[in-house]
Amino acid sequence: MTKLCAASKAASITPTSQAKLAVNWMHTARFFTTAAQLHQLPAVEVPEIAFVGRSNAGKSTCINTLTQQRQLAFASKKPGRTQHINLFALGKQGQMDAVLADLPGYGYAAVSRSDKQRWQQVMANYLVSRKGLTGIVLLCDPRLGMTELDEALLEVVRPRVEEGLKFLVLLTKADKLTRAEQAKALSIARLQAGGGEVKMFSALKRQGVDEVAELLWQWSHPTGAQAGDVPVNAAEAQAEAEADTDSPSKPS
Ligand SMILES: Nc1nc2c(ncn2[C@@H]2O[C@H](COP(=O)(O)OP(=O)(O)OP(=O)(O)O)[C@@H](O)[C@H]2O)c(=O)[nH]1
Ligand SMILES: [Mg+2]
Repeated sequence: MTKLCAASKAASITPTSQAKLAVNWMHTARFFTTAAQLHQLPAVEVPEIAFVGRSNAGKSTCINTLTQQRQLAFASKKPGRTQHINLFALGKQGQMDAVLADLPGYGYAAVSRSDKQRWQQVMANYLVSRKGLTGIVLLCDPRLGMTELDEALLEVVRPRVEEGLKFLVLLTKADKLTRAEQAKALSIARLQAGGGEVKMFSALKRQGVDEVAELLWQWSHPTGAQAGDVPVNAAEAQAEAEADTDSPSKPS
């Protein structure tokens, strides 16, 4: 197909909302690296967003839902499934413009005291000193509410939040609550989060997916989207690929 044809095909695609752009951006996620200790993590030059919360809160499932990938992060009925810090890269192929970090959960009763302490130390070090950390998503099961451990985490990150670190509390498994229960859980968590942003989320019902994707996109692109950064749909991706094929730098 000629460049002209590809361009006219792309031009016929209507402009899409930032939410769509963000959802497609999320879909570019792929495994980047894993580490048991903070010092084993590579330094990254792009914004990093960490998913934290109690064991079984739904962190790994949330990452899989946001990225529309069934098994990118390991999710399990059994608490304590995630035991390493797992990083996932976002951005067009060959480029990385942000990283998602899936962290092991805390508060899992069956873990030995020494393992708990070791992990709390790794976690605190990560939250306090990880360079490039741009945002934190704290996931809570609203049936348990924000627990002492969640509040301890809030305390650890408060100084960084005051310096501009983004922070979102996500109440997961919303499908388990009625509308009235959701409204109540939201208002309680908003009080506990001290004015921080709080949203409901359900992986099962895909509730909150677009909203969260858009927020994470904004956190990672504070100066706004670059037009054409991420193809917004399959047709556009196709048009772009065809235009690339015609580019003079590529062999014909
Ligand atoms: N009903 C419902 N179940 C969910 C939802 N999100 C997660 N779950 C379930 O909750 C359980 C725990 O999910 P994970 O994503 O593994 O939780 P995690 O926070 O990563 O847990 P750790 O890795 O142990 O820290 C699994 O059985 C999931 O299927 C949701 O939105 N709705
Ligand atoms: Mg997990």
